[in-house]
Amino acid sequence: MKYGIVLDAGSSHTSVYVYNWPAEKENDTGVVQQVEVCKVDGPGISSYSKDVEKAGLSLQDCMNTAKQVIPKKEHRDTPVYLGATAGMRLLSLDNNKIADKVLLSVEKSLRLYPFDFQGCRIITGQEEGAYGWISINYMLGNFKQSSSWMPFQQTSTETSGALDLGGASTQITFEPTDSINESPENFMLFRLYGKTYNVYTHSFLCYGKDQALRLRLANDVKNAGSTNLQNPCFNPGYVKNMSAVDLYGSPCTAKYKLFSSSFILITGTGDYHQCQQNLQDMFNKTECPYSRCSFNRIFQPELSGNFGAFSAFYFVMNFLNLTSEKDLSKVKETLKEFCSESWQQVKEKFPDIKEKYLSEYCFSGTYILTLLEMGYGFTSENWGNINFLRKIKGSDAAWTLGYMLNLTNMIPAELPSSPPLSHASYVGLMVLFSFLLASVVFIGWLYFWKPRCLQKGII
Ligand SMILES: O=P(O)(O)OP(=O)(O)OP(=O)(O)OC[C@H]1O[C@@H](n2cnc3c(O)ncnc32)[C@H](O)[C@@H]1O
Repeated sequence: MKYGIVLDAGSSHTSVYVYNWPAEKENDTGVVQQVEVCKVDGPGISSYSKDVEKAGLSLQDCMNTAKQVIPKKEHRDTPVYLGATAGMRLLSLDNNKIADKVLLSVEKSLRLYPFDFQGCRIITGQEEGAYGWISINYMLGNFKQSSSWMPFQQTSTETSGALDLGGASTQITFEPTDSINESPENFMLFRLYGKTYNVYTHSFLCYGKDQALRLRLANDVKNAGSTNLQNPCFNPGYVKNMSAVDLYGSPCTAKYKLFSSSFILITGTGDYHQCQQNLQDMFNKTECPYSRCSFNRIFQPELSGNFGAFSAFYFVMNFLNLTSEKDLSKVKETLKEFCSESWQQVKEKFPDIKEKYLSEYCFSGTYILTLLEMGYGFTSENWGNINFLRKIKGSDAAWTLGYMLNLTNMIPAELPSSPPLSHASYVGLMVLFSFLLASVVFIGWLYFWKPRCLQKGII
């Protein structure tokens, strides 16, 4: 077995994924399996900007877990990759030098392990989208290995789109059916197993669920001209004092800071319709420099095919028991009901759920619906094409697998040159031909030689 480690350094936390695969089948589809995922306790590495040494130290426990999971003799040949996503993208926008220091601290720590360290970097939003798409289609077995010597074998399998909602960014990636490409920066061309894929992808920075909430609240404070907010996206009775540092301490919201007040008081009113109306303002649909757009002047081709929706799309819809609800109006009814429940009731019903998540499910669920409907243009007709999923065949749906497959060259551009026959068919044919040859020789012997002997015997 071969092993690989990928660290997903997200905005809210870091996850360490350990994958393995049989060495001799490296280029086959679907052979890579996730054997371990360890969530690092504490926030994402971007939160250590004031104490950069701690960013590296925070990974210790999970890296030790990886050391235990992977057999010792494989350690030296196991590559380790770290990809940082939107949290670090925001930090580098804010202060590039600090972002570099955080990455250096992480690199220093990772080099202490007996693995083959391959680098730490901030991946682009486009890469995050594209690797998520590769991951889920690889796991679903959609990159069919077809062989040209079998003309009747199906060569094209439809791919699934990928919807990823993080804390700080969100990605949409799919293979459009129409070939309209008005915005080349939104397209990536892949040649995988002998087939070309022209994939549309876009990553919206600040539209992950944590940053979107800050963006909404910062706008609300600005519009209300007050730091005392009545908010329909929180359950009635919910009250929170949010620090201004937390609200405005990101490049997504910094420009909205108006007041010198150090706290913002939020009081929930729990009204799904008002919440949705409020969130709609975040999606600018009025200006579009292309023939069609999602929002904020971003090109998006017509939606096509099925979509796998993972990360926070799954966490939130799973909590609301809506992952298999194909009727959009029922989804809305459930959300409406949940938002109107009093905070006291919600807390009593779900005593084991982290208060931070619980208090935000009304906002998060409504945000997901608004993003999918208003933002990307899903409707009640194609809502059923979205599959909210966490794992596929035992592996987490995440961009990490696609990243590793790409960096280890495990998805060949062309089909591996396979012999036209499998080993078993080859042996079978050899046996058959040997038998035929023996029969011909035997018949020849009977015809040319034995009859004469027999004739002699008769005389
Ligand atoms: O790509 P970026 O934006 O950096 O995102 P991330 O790496 O932080 O994104 P994750 O997929 O780890 O998490 C997505 C969000 O889901 C949140 N989350 C994780 N588990 C959750 C749960 O059980 N219920 C609700 N939210 C959850 C988490 O705090 C993030 O805001």
